[in-house]
Amino acid sequence: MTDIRVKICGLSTPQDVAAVAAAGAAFAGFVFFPKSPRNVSIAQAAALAVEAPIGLCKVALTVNASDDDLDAITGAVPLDMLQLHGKESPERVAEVRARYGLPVMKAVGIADASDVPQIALYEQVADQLLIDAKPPKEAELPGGNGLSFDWRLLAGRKYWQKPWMLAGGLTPENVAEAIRMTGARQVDVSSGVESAPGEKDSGLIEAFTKAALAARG
Ligand SMILES: O=C(O)c1ccccc1N[C@@H]1O[C@H](COP(=O)(O)O)[C@@H](O)[C@H]1O
Repeated sequence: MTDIRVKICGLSTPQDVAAVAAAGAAFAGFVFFPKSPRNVSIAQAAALAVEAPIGLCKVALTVNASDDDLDAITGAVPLDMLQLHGKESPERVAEVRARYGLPVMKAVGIADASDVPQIALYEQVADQLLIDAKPPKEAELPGGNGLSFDWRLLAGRKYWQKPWMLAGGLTPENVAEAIRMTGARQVDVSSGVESAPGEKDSGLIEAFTKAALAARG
């Protein structure tokens, strides 16, 4: 049985990064999307990433970012992974991967069974897959909405060719059940470890990570 790996997304203070590392999470996510309450500037993310403990995988989340945006982010922030959370095509994912030489995690939104085949479109081009709830049509954000999808849609589908991460509406209370139902070995959370939009809570980060690491799929 492989260990569960946890990603905490939307960090914006040194205290957030310290809480994530102390809890034993594997990934720390920084959001570069101005509409998000978790948006960080490049300078802010650079300062956080430079001080992050060795071994913590530092992930930049972007949404339909241009080369200019990615050039600026990757040029200033020491990163270990790029998370593409918009409508990037498989061709764009391959292009980003080749241009920046960083592993790329592509998010795919799921609302119902008809969305599940989308995941396979990215198997060949991404290093990781992130399976999230599809945002409602009127949503401002393409993720980070605290919404989950029907986890039964993933039951028995552990075998994509790339590592995958489950996201969407996870909380300290439901993450063990989500892992059990889907067989996920990696989980990602943002809203579920906040006391208010954009404000991470170190107690919830610890509780979430503890519940995930103790869970068995
Ligand atoms: O967190 C955000 O603000 C965000 C903004 C734009 C795209 C994605 C975002 N977050 C990602 O969304 C999922 C689920 O988040 P939640 O736990 O339901 O709040 C997760 O992968 C975040 O990385």
